[in-house]
Amino acid sequence: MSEPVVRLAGLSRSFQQGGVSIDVLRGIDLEIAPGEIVALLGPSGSGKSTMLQAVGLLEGGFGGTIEIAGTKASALPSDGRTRVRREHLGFVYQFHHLLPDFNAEENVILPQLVAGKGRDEAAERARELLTALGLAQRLDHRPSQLSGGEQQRVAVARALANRPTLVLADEPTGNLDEHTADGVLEQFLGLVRGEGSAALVATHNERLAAKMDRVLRLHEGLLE
Ligand SMILES: Nc1ncnc2c1ncn2[C@@H]1O[C@H](COP(=O)(O)OP(=O)(O)OP(=O)(O)O)[C@@H](O)[C@H]1O
Repeated sequence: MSEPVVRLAGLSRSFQQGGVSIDVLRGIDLEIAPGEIVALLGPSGSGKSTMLQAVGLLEGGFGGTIEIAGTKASALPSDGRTRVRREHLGFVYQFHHLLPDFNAEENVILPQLVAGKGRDEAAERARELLTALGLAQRLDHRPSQLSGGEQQRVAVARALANRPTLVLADEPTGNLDEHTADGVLEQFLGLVRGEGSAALVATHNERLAAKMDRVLRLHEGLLE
């Protein structure tokens, strides 16, 4: 079998609150296979975002080991983690975090330029993704000129622009009404599958989770 895109061993995280230590993650073991789409379910406060932050190499303070695409990222200094993040990971958040002064196409081009791609190639890739997401007529719209569902679609295109090995999505449709959320999630999953990326998607929503390849449940700091 090919190497997992994520391998967690004994992942733990505690926070100090008012002199009390709260153990949010208590030794999580997990492997995600290439191309696998995994839902991370759990009630509010169960630690889903904390777990995505660990896998996304966005913060320190975690115990255990985090491997991304065969690299033991948790053992790397900050610049090494940044490199792994840029090479392998894409992010979608509940709120789109698009750059307000740039249009849809430019928002998808920019991370590719940061990754060293040429402008023409990056623009072609941006148009390909935005067209696949039904936004061919919205390329030159700024985020404020787009609906919530359209903003999230641009955020999906941005996350996939550099062909990540793994997409991390934290409540990617949590800010949308049910009908729009369903549409955006279907497109997101279709595109991720088509691209062959793996995904780890945190959600409260059982119905959306059921559309994914595997469902993990976070309960009292462990996966059920
Ligand atoms: N920086 C922090 N300092 C202190 N406590 C924190 C910090 N970040 C998270 N926590 C605590 O860790 C627990 C898990 O939070 P987390 O945001 O990971 O949960 P979640 O499952 O993503 O919740 P939600 O679905 O509401 O986003 C919460 O009790 C939260 O208060």
